[in-house]
Amino acid sequence: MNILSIAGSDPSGGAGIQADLKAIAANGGYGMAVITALTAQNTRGVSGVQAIDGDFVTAQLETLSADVRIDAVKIGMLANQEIIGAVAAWLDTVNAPVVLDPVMVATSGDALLEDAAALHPLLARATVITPNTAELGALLGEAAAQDWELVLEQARRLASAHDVLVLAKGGHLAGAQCPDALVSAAGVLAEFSSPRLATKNTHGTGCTLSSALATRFAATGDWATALEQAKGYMLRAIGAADELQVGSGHGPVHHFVDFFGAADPMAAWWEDIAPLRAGIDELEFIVQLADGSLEREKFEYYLAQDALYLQRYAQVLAQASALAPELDSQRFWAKGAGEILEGELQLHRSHLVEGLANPSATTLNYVNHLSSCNSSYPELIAAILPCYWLYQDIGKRLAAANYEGHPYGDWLQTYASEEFDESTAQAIGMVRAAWKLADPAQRERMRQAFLRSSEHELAFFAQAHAESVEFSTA
Ligand SMILES: Nc1ncnc2c1ncn2[C@@H]1O[C@H](COP(=O)(O)OP(=O)(O)OP(=O)(O)O)[C@@H](O)[C@H]1O
Ligand SMILES: Cc1ncc(COP(=O)(O)O)c(N)n1
Repeated sequence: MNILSIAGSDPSGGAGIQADLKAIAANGGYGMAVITALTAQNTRGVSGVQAIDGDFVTAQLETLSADVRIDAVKIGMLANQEIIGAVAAWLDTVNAPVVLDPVMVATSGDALLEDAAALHPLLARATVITPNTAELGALLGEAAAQDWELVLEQARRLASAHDVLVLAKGGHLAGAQCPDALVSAAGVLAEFSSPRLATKNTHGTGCTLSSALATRFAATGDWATALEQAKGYMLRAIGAADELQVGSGHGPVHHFVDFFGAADPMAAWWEDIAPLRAGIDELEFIVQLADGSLEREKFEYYLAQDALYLQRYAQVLAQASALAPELDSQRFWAKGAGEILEGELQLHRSHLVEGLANPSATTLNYVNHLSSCNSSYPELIAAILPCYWLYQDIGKRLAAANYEGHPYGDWLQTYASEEFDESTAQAIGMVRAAWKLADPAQRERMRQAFLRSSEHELAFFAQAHAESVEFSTA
C-alpha cells in the first residue's frame, strides 16, 4: 500500500513528515512524502518555519501522482493559505481516501498554521478529519470542549457541516481514559478508549495516529477496524516512548516498538521457570502419562481435580475479560472461558466414571492464588498465563509420545493442537502488552503472579502421586 504524507518537516524526528513515514512503515505501508514546510524544531518547541512555495508543493504532488498509485493520503501541517490552495486543487485530480490532521499548534504551543478558517476549502475534500479538542473548537469558531460529551457533539456538527467523518480525540481532556471516536453527521460510528499513560513523551501523537489510520484504512477498507488497529499501535508506541532518550522536552513516541522495543520480558519469565519446567518433565505423573503406564485411578484423580480447577479457571478468565482495557483482549478472555466450559470440561467429564470429587488443598491453593490477583488486570492475566503456556509446552512432548491405542491418547492430543498454539501465543501477547504499559512495581507483581502460578502447576501435576513439592522460584 502506497501512502502519501503531505506535511511539514520536524528535524527532531518525532512529528511531521518524519513521524508519518515511521508510522506508515511500522503499520505495513510504503511511505512517501511531499514537504510543505521546514521547521526549526526540537522537543522543546519550534523556533522557525519556512514554508515551501505553493507552486513547488504542486510540482511535488503532480510529479508524484503522474507516476505512482496512491492508496491513501495523510495531510498534516500546511502552514499557509497558498499551500492549502495548492493541495486542495491537486486533491481534485486524485481519487484516494484522505485523512486530514488539521495541524494548527504544536504540543509545545507554537503556531503551525496562520488561520484555522483557511482550512475550510480542504475539509470537504477529506474523508476523515482528526482534530484535537483545540483544533475542533477552532474549526467551528468555538472554544475547545472540556468534556467528552461536548467533544462528540462538536464533532457531529463539524461532520455535518462539511460532509466528512470526524475522528474526535480525547487525548487532551482530563481523566484516566483517552477515548477516540469516529463521528459522522448521524452520530458516533465507533469508539475506542485506552488508559491514559503517564509520560510527557507525546510529541507527534497526532501525526502518528493519523498516519497509522490512513495506512490501516488502505489495508482494511474499514474505518472502524483501521481506528481500532491504529489506536492499539498508538498505545504501544506511547507505552514505549520512555525507552527512547530524545531531547529534554516532550520526546517522541517509539514508532518501531513492535520491532525494536525493549528485550522481550516474556522470554525472561520463561527462562526464570526453566528449572521448574524441568521439574515437571521429571514428575512420575508426567513420565507415566507419556508412556501410558499411569494407573487409571491416578489419572482420574488428576482429571477430577483438573475439572474442579477448570471450572474456577473459566470464572477467572471471565473476570479477566471483565477487566480487559480494550475489545480484543475482552473478546479473547471471554472466548477462552467459553471454550473451557464447552470443550475441555466435557473431555474431562467423559473420562470420569463418577461425579466430581472435592477440591484438594493443592487445587484450592492454586485457585485461591488466581483469585487473589483478580482485582488487577495485568496481574490476573500474568497469573493465568502458565496454565496456557506450560500445557502447550508439555502438550508438545506428550503428543510426541502418543501411540496407537494409548490409554490417554485423546487427552495427550488436546494440548498439541494448532488452535491451542494460537491461543497461547495470543495470551502471551496480551500479557506482554499489559507489561509494557505497567510501571516497574506492577511489572514485578506481574512476574511474581506468573512465577507463583507456575509453581502451582508443578504441585498440581504432582498431587496424584502425593509427591512432596519443595521447589520454589522465589
Ligand atoms: N498520555 C496518553 N496516553 C495514552 N494515549 C494518549 C496519551 N496522549 C495522547 N494519547 C492518544 O494519542 C492520540 C493523539 O491524540 P491527541 O488528542 O493528543 O492528538 P493531537 O493533539 O493531535 O496530538 P499532539 O498532542 O501530538 O498534537 C489519541 O489517540 C490519544 O488518545
Ligand atoms: C512539522 C510538524 N508537523 C506537525 C506537528 C504537530 O505535532 P505535535 O502537535 O505532536 O507536536 C509538529 N510539531 N511539527
